[in-house]
Amino acid sequence: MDSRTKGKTVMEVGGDGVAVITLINPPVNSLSFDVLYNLKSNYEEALSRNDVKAIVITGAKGKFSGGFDISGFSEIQKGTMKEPKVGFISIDIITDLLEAARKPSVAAIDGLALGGGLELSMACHARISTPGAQLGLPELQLGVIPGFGGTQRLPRLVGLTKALEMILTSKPVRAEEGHSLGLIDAVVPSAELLTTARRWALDIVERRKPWITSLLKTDKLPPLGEAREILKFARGQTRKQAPNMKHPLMCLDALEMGIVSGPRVGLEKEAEVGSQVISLDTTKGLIHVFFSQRGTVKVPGVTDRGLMPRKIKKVAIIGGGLMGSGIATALILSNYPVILKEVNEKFLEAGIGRVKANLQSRVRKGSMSKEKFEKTMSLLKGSLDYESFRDVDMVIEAVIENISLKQQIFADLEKYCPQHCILASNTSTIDLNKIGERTKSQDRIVGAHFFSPAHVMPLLEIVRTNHTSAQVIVDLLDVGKKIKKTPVVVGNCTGFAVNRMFFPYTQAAMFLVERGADPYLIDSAVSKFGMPMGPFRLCDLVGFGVAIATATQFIENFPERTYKSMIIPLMQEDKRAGEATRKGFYLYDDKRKAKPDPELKKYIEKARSISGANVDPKLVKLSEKEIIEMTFFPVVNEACRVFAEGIAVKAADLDIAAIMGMGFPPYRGGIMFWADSIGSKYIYSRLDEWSKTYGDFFKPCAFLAERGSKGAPLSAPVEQARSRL
Ligand SMILES: CCCCC[C@H](O)CC(=O)SCCNC(=O)CCNC(=O)[C@H](O)C(C)(C)COP(=O)(O)OP(=O)(O)OC[C@H]1O[C@@H](n2cnc3c(N)ncnc32)[C@H](O)[C@@H]1OP(=O)(O)O
Ligand SMILES: NC(=O)c1ccc[n+]([C@@H]2O[C@H](COP(=O)([O-])OP(=O)(O)OC[C@H]3O[C@@H](n4cnc5c(N)ncnc54)[C@H](O)[C@@H]3O)[C@@H](O)[C@H]2O)c1
Repeated sequence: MDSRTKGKTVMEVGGDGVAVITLINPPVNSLSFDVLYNLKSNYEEALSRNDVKAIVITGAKGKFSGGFDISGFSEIQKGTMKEPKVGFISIDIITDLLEAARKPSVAAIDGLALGGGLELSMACHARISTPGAQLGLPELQLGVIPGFGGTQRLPRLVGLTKALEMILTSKPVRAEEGHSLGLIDAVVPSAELLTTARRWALDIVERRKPWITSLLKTDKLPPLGEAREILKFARGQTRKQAPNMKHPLMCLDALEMGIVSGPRVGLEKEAEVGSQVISLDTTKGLIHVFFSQRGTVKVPGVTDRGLMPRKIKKVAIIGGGLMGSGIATALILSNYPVILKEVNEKFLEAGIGRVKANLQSRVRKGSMSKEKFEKTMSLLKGSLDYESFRDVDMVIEAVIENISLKQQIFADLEKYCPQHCILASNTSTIDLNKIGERTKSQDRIVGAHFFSPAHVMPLLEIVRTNHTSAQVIVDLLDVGKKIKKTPVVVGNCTGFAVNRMFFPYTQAAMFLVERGADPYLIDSAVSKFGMPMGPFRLCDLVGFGVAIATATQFIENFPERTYKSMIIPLMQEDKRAGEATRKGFYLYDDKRKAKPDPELKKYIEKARSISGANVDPKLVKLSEKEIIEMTFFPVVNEACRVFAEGIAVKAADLDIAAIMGMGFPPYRGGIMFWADSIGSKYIYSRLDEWSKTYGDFFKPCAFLAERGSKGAPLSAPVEQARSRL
């Protein structure tokens, strides 16, 4: 393969008159322009050759295709690649050359056919698949739309409602379901795939099998009036679920056009809209997230050393509280045998009960069978001492946030666990060097910071000290992958990356409220921005105990920039400690529905009198844009410090940490990506102005000042010399 080209196709013509075209572009046979142009040449040749009667398209090495080469979108966005004429691929090649050819095509699908891959197969006249293959149109997840005819062919093959479900949720179906839906014509074992596809193609030539042109099918489409109603409902749901995104509605426009005005017009609309969406900011954000998420497991100096992950056969967890039980759940769900240690029988029973409840909720929802529940639970064993720790490969400590307790536990672990055992702590704030102070095992001490609820939240912060060995990080990255978490490797400091970045967010909100801003308007503006909830609702959810414990760590470690508000401690004194007590910034009913509480004013006024803050008329009347800037620019400021100190190796890691740890909206690309979309100069100037008026809490850090003064991107790499990792 030419080093400048990305992928290729090869064509082999058999004695049976079938030309087999294989897509080759590892690792997922994505459809780069090179692959697509090669495919076009192969087709032109196959159609002109007298010895070719039919064509089979397949993918190399057990994968049909993962869709259009996503890096092509980034290149079009950056202007380093020119987009072909609108409709050239979907209409000229896929429809007019391939689907309308006078020789039939059959797709032989192994492993996966996603996005453009499935669309290419839908233009074939039949599809044969191996069992379990994934079939889907996940384009909306990337901010684009199915652009190779998927908006037109999928509804015609599986019906409008199912097509909408598949496109709007981006969720694939398995080959077996695809077969029952009419998307797949036959499911056969891998060894029989090509022979079946070849025979099928010849059967179409001989008219023993039907020659089906998906684009012209109408039998699965509902009558026009009904279709319009279904689409109207889908639009309503989409507006509600994705209010800040345009591309799903634009996708529905293309789909509707095809139903109302016919598939050719639909294809033209799809091509037009498909080209427009590439330059949307939300699309740029989502594509950045796709690559950044896959980039978190590439850690310079660690994953480039040829180290292989060791097999973790058994894990012990110390503490069966909220976090320990969630971590145990995540591990047994991925088939790791787990020992859960607690202080006494009662707590142990409660911990095991929490794991059971986590799994039972899956059984109730129908996503886990009773047998699987029993089998999964059988992987969990309780313990009250360390005797059973003698053959564990990893321990995760998840006891209360108390330094001396954790130090004692780590000293004990050194005595009982085998030499190779990884010693991990789930601490959210405490310095790992301090935790391991009483051991000689610094090289195997690491942070495994899960987020609550640990069996649900997708992020795993892997915290390394200067002593943690590369092997231990490689091992933990592997465990993270196996338990389906996105791991981000960060350095050791108070709050690590996520809590440290997001602490100023709550603080800024408290600051504004003490100066007269309405907390409920702040929450509403932040939710509209795309966060799952605002800072006050979040404090209620986390609970004031945790909020105060975290604040204490920040006050101790970063006193110069920590805003000390008394609102939460005052409420805590009155036994209103958040959602668990049914009272916090909001009042909660039996169904956990939150409503504003007029009494909150009393606490705000009292806190104001303690801090000596005055109501500031400017802050009382903040616009939504100003609220977002005043709550999130301090987050950007702290993210800059975290990056400059080398706590994160790449800015993109902070983007993923913010999205997966705090629910920062993915379509904004993550905290640093979003900041760069606004511009460092502007963010710096706003923070600088506020710091002069309101004090050091807003003071831009040196890194932001330096980049802001030049208008340089915040996410550009930090010089290695300054990186701590
Ligand atoms: C004018 C253009 C119109 C285009 C129209 C068309 O309709 C648009 C599309 O087709 S958009 C693409 C749709 N496809 C997808 O969204 C699939 C994305 N990929 C995945 O979901 C997964 O990667 C997977 C299920 C295919 C495989 O998952 P797995 O966990 O096994 O592996 P990774 O996710 O880690 O991926 C391995 C490496 O492959 C790279 N990769 C995957 N898909 C693509 C792709 N479509 N294009 C380019 N690269 C892709 C991924 O980045 C990983 O690369 P590394 O360098 O990190 O190894
Ligand atoms: N709660 C969160 O949202 C959250 C999120 C991330 C990390 N963390 C961190 O996770 C850790 C645990 O937090 P949590 O919320 O699960 O606390 P928790 O109070 O719910 O649970 C702690 C458990 O540890 C047990 N325990 C105490 N000493 C023990 C010992 N010597 N041996 C065995 N068990 C012992 C306690 O009995 C209790 O059940 C803390 O370090 C916390 O900072 C918490």
